[in-house]
Amino acid sequence: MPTAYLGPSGSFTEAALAGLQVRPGEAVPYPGVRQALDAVRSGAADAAVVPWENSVEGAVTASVDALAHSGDLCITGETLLPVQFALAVPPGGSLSSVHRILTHPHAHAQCRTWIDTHLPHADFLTSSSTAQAARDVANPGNSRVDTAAIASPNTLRRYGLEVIAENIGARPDAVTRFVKVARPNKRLAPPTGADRSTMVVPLAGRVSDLHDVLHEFVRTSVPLTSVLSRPSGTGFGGYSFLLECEGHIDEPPVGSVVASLRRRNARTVFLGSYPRATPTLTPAPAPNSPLTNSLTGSLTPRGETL
Ligand SMILES: O=C(O)C(=O)Cc1ccccc1
Repeated sequence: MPTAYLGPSGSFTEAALAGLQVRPGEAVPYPGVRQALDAVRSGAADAAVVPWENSVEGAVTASVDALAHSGDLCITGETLLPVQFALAVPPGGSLSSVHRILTHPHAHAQCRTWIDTHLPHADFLTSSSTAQAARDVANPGNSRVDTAAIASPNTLRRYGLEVIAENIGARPDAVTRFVKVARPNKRLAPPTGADRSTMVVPLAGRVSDLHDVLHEFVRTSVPLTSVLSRPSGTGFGGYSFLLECEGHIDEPPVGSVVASLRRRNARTVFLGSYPRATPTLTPAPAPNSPLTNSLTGSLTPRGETL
């Protein structure tokens, strides 16, 4: 069964597949995060790999929102990928000819300082991924020398574009975390001793609510690794908190936190326990080449609505 990923080929998400033990022959590109997740929901794919969080720009909210509220999918693994950005134009273009930039919003945000300095008047057009931006700028049908794409330098060259600026991201050490998502499975992969757990807790807006939730982690000494609030979309004041912590639900401290959060609010969603990825210093490789960053184990945790 294939694994869906945010494509097209050449995306950073494709480069992250090897770190999640997905072989190139098993991977199928989808035009968006939602489409990749829907492929898992419908059974067209066994799993999906989507960008989740970046060390410079924070959460990829499109992925978080598409996953957090449904409760019908779970996270089974994660990997970290160093990302570097370059700017490229169709052959014949130059920096002075660029008036429009296409890329993914997360790539744009990480290159904002460089863009403000070198192309302060360029318009930004959103692409569904960095590789889609490269493909659109290279497409002979709409290729204009006044339009540039931001993606990995290898991807830009692979699509036939001329790289005119490299390392344009704000941080050379930027890292993106990607997650692998699957349908819930009754058998949860056992704890490895270095796991992460992800859950979503709806809060009604009382001042004490967030305090009480955070107190659960203090009470059990479970280290929180991230806290993200997202509006529930039902008027002001309603929020869901995406909480990530160290540990595994089958270990007493995390199991006890999740059980208490569930008692507090039955709509708490447990999204999975899976091995934590360890950072490496290897830059993003060329598309389709083997990666060196890795994650142990092949996993089938259950995701359950608590
Ligand atoms: O995978 C891609 O190519 C994306 O566009 C998502 C993304 C954007 C920026 C950093 C990492 C992943």
